[in-house]
Amino acid sequence: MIEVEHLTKRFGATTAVDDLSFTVRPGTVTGFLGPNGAGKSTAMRAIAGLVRPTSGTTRVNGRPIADHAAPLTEVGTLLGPGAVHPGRTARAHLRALAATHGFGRARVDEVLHLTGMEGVAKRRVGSYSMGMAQRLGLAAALLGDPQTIVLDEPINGLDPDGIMWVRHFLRALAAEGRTVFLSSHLMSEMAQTADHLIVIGRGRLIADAPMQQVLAGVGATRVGVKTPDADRLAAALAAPAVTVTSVAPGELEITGLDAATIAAVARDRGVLLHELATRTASLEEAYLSLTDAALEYQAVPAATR
Ligand SMILES: Nc1ncnc2c1ncn2[C@@H]1O[C@H](COP(=O)(O)OP(=O)(O)OP(=O)(O)O)[C@@H](O)[C@H]1O
Repeated sequence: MIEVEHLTKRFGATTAVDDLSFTVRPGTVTGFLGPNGAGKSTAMRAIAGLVRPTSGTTRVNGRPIADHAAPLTEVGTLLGPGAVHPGRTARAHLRALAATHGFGRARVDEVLHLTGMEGVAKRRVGSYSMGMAQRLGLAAALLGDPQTIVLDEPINGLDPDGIMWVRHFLRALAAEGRTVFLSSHLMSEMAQTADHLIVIGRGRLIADAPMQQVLAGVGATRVGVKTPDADRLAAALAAPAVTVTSVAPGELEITGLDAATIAAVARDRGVLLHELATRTASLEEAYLSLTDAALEYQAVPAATR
């Protein structure tokens, strides 16, 4: 469990996080979404105890991180590329980390197994691909068998296989009852990974809701219709709470009515339908309509998406 209450962090004149409050619950994967510079990393670093809040508090598993006797057994973090000696092997790196924090060697082998790294554990970290380096970061985050996991952009730079692996891995950790909190710019990925979303913009909370609710809340669901009788159907559907837009000849997009109602009206009027499809908004659309931050989002360099 992660609790953030009225967290504010200023760096000189820059307010990175602005009176932010939210709770991340166990047993779910919670996505942390926001454009570059929105304050995600700063908030995550505050949760991990690496950034001192200007005001407000953060708690992990019920207490400020500094009050935990063994923080690594409470929260595992992946906050940007860790400082790993490139000449060391993954196993040596993890053993050093384990020794510093009083974890046994057996746990190192366990996390190497969990992250599918046994085959490369004896290779020098400097030769690792991005995907392997991310797995090593996850292995390090899991060393203390923490109940709570905080990951900043864990899928950045991964290939599709790597992304899928991380997605399944995080979902499995949540299924074990752990609290999993990850940030990402990759919204379509987030839509497939997270159960719950926390969206911030310019350091402030914009949305805190289940993924389904975020998606459903974006403009009403639209229904696309293809029919040779578009004008007649449009006239028959007209009502105060209904919008019918002609998107192409013979093609309508309707909000305010569900597909079953439209089909019934069409049947009653003898209108032939060639296609009837319900279209839910994508997370990108949801995000843009939530943040009203199209410009901010477009300003994100393609390479980091
Ligand atoms: N150590 C720091 N010193 C000064 N300003 C900082 C520092 N860390 C972050 N900032 C500023 O705080 C704001 C929020 O940055 P932060 O990295 O938390 O955002 P983010 O949402 O994680 O963005 P990104 O996805 O680009 O990492 C930005 O304007 C950033 O420039």
